Amino acid sequence: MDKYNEALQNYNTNLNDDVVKQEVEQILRENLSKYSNTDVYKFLFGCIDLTSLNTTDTAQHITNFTKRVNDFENEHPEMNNVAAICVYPNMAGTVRMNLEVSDVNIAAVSAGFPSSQTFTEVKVAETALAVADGADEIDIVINVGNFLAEEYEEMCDEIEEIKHSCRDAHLKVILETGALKTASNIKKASILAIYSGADFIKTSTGKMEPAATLEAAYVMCQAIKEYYDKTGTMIGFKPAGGISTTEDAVKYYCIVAEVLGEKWLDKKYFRLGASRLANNLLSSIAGSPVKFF
Ligand SMILES: O=C[C@H](O)COP(=O)(O)O
Repeated sequence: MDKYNEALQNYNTNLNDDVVKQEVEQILRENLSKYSNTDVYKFLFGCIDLTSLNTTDTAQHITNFTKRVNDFENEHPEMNNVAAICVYPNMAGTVRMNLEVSDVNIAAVSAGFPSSQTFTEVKVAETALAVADGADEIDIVINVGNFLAEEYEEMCDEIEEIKHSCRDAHLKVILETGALKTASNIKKASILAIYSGADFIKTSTGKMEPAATLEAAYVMCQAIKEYYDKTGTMIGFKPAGGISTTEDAVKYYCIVAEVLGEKWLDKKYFRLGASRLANNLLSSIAGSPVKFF
């Protein structure tokens, strides 16, 4: 048996989707109200990977996008900035050239994002180029086809190769949970991604429906927790895709807080990947509509 199948044997991957749904409902029912406040909204804003992943993106657009992040510090000195700017890999250099604030990272999607359907050599080279251009973080998608065909070794070996080309950049591995469909699959893919070298596991690309769900988040957080209990290593969690309202963001916070606990409530271990959330959080904080980005 290869090391990945061996790792799977050590985790409970036999999950019931209805039970997961009920457990999520219970967590939200019992805890959500205590997290719906301005302190949490501010924290969540500081965990955003502010995303621009459009077919129409240009260097000029990404330059302007980056300048707004620079401006944020001057205009809102009372708040933490977003955690990172997330762009296509060919735009990492543009962000690097224009970013003037030190505590905002550059994240690049890579490795044939969002389908992951290209040659491993291309994935490795794309990642190395993005890192050379200044990416601090790399977001890749698992080979979903390999996963669903139970070709775990192929899927995991490829992630390990890509991890190697990240050098010091952090690797976020996207499961594309909407394509995996069941809680059992999501748990298995989480464990496999973690054992292949993921620093973070991320729900979705934002390029397919369904995108992030609270059930997927719950299962992924359980996988992270079980891995931590066995090894003492903290893996980060990034829900992403379709998260646009303050209410949604707080629900993900609630799942992380209740399943993983306070240690994960830090941008080092918790991110929200979002292209439309930032202004809505700022509006909730201000108590009136804000359009900053
Ligand atoms: O990685 C981040 C996602 O692509 C963002 O998805 P979204 O545009 O639905 O917020």
